Amino acid sequence: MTTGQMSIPTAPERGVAGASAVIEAVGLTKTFGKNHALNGMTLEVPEGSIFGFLGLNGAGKTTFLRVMSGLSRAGSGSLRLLGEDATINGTSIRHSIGYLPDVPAFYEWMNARQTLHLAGRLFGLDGPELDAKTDELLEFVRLTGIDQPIGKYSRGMRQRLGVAQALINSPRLLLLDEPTSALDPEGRRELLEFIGALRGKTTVFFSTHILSDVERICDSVAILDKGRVLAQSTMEELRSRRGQRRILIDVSHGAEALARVFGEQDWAVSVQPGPRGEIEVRVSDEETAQREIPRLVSRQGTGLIRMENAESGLEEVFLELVGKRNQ
Ligand SMILES: Nc1ncnc2c1ncn2[C@@H]1O[C@H](COP(=O)(O)OP(=O)(O)OP(=O)(O)O)[C@@H](O)[C@H]1O
Repeated sequence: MTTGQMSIPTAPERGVAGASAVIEAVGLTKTFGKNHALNGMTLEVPEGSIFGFLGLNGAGKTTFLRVMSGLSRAGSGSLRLLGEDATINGTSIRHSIGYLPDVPAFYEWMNARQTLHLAGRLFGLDGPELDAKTDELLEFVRLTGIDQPIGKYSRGMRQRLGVAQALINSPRLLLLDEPTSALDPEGRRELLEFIGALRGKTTVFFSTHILSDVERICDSVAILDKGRVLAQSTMEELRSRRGQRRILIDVSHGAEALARVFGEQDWAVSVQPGPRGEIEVRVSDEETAQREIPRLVSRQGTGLIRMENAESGLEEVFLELVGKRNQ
């Protein structure tokens, strides 16, 4: 093991065991002038998952969702959606995809029912079939019986209607662009509940910069930074990583050399020396590490100033991966 090594497998290493992939992007690029919005992005999303696409503002999330929805074209690389080449069979594939843009636009004077009817007709639905689908979706997002025009809706109601509209064609893959970011905590909780209720019915791919949303409902997550996927992992893998303990150590001097010694120990998963003599060690066996660390510090002839335990969450993993730690 090397100092500062990450243990989350990256997308190309990982593959998807047991489930077919509904999104397979390889080396995808998209540039705006000199700006590489997608910079060789590679990602594989297993069917049936609720997949969180996590990235800071400007990471390239909307660009990727627009490319998948057919609103924008990638410069190079390949994109397969639902097992088919999206550049060749784009139109037919997109009949099986639902998409909610980051700022959904509606005819403000229409009500929810009229909006869903209009959307349904665009997918060839009509008559009793369309009525039944509309009723089902209004019920699902709790907008049944609300006849006021959309112009009078709260943000939460608009997002719920947006989700319903994106589901009108019973998509196999639902793409949601930052569906919760403009909502208050209650609206967010409610919308996440609807998204969570789709588990097992359709694959949901949603972008967000809100870590707790991902922790709350996702099965898998990819972390995007500057148009590249830095890491992809199931939440199970992340949780087991969170189960790993971090030990924070401050020493009087010689932190670099000590970090190398820690890095050679069996119980050290990763070692991260900081600029001010602090060392963060992620450990697999906390008891042994706690016993061994003071011994190794003293063997190096260094003074131990502080040694404390901390638990690592998705936030640490995320910050570590996008290199924001200590900024
Ligand atoms: N139409 C465009 N013209 C020029 N630059 C663009 C355009 N669309 C996106 N970009 C740039 O591409 C990069 C990625 O933008 P994108 O909107 O995909 O990021 P994002 O992760 O969705 O961010 P946010 O969370 O702020 O929506 C940014 O630097 C953005 O300024």
